[in-house]
Amino acid sequence: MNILDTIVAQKKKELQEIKEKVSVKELQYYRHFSSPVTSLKKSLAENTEFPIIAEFKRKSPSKGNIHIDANIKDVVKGYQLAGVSGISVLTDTQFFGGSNEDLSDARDLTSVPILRKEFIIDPYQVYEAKAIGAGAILLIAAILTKEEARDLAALANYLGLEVLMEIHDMQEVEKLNSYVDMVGINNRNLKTFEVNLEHAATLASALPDDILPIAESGIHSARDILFLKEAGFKGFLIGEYFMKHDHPEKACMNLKEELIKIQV
Ligand SMILES: O=P(O)(O)OC[C@@H](O)[C@@H](O)c1c[nH]c2ccccc12
Repeated sequence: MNILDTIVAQKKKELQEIKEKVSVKELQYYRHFSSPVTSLKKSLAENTEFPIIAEFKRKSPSKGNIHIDANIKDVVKGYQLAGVSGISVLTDTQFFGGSNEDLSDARDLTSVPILRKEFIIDPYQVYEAKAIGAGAILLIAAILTKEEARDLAALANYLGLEVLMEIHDMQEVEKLNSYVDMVGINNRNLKTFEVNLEHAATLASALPDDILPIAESGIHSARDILFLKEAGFKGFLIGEYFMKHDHPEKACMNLKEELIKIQV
């Protein structure tokens, strides 16, 4: 079993338990369920200066502990101040050290669009995303069939959530569907953890024109961003590079300054 299989097996267990505790009907009474969401896609398209989705991630299977005691409120406030287009919050607990409360806390503090970073395999998790305050969800093509991907994306759109579909190779391009708003190319192979920025650059030209392309993972400098921008990417998802600092929000601010400097 690779790590994705292990995570999905764990998700199935968690889903069984949580569905018995909280019904989909109950999720619809959560206070965030009916609060308005701002568009991540629009925010990325309009913010050409810093089209960054900054991630909040305490640990990961590939890196171990990154910033295990990080405080979501401080980091989110700082990311907002740095002018990011979106914030990605890992809600998985066992493998990434996150929680649904992290996302709700973030939502209470900011109106910057929030992406729920989760291994979504069941409609329940889409309702849950809405209930905890997300504006967009991640769908990982590698763990979904074409039909599952379409049904989950359609449900997300119906609930007013945007969809970022993550793909890693050419074959997965065919899992895209008309409900997908943004496509993320993951530079990290989730099965082997290998990271390669050239990977995204090569795939970029094969993407449909009407879906906003985002480069994910392994971005560590303003130069990396420029390289990927030249390859056609319009958004950049950055986690570890920020989170490994004592003050992730400062690292974010510094990257912005560096980016502005090298572009003039
Ligand atoms: O920390 P990095 O290398 O900057 O990567 C961020 C993000 O792309 C990564 O966390 C990620 C991309 N796809 C995922 C799917 C699940 C969990 C995590 C991820």
